[in-house]
Amino acid sequence: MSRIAGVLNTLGEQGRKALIPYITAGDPHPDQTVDLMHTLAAAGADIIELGVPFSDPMADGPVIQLACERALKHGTSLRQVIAMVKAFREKDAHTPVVLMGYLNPMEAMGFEAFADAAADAGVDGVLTVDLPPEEADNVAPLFSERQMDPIFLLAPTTTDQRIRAISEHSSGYVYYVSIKGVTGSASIDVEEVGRKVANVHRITALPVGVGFGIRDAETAAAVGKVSDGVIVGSVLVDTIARHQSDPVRLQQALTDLLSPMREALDGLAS
Ligand SMILES: O=P(O)(O)OC[C@@H](O)[C@@H](O)c1c[nH]c2ccccc12
Repeated sequence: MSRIAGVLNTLGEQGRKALIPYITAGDPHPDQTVDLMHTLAAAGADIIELGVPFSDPMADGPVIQLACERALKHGTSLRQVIAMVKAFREKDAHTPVVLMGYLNPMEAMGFEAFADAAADAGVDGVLTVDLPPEEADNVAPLFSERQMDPIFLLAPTTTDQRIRAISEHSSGYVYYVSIKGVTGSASIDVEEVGRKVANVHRITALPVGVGFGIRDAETAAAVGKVSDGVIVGSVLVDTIARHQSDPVRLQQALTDLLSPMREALDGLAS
């Protein structure tokens, strides 16, 4: 069983929901990413989604676009991101790490070389934003063969047939995108998300994580109630931007955001 499946299984047995924070690797500076990952884990992250910075992040709103710019300004490369995971693993053998990225940098490195290096570093899952499931046949097995879970996005507009096809290429969990739009968008319709996730649950036995538009503990709990976990990105990345000159305050600010989410999610279990 993969580290991701192990964590999600245990949570499931406990009736608990996964908290999956996202940060962009190399933001605000490559030297800080490993520490920030440890901060996220200490604040209650079950899985960490680590973004590979990219110059043209089509699915991202302004907050994460700027994070990519900050990371790229300091020269953060895919190889460096993989090295960050390796460094993180030296002190944390438990918390799964999902690399989130656009295809271009992986393709430039070579999918096979990327898969080798990522697996060697201790990456547990790979979320390829712009890999159409039709083309997943060529790429997803490279990850699966190395015990990394291929993770794909389901949108509100994804048809049942496509949900089925995508799920067949997936392991670990599937990522339901709560809204039509980019990361960091405003309010989500929790009732609608609940209906959609219930439908996904009918089609696949995989856990369903929900992301996009979750900014506070109340929303995290409401979405957690109708899913298996929540992914939280822009509100954290925004906090990183605001405290980029003060690493100590930054760690505290991230903890202050995540801890109430952890508590609210765990409050659902009792
Ligand atoms: O930022 P939000 O609205 O909290 O959503 C999570 C999201 O940031 C993270 O999962 C993510 C960052 N970039 C992405 C690109 C596509 C899909 C997902 C992502």
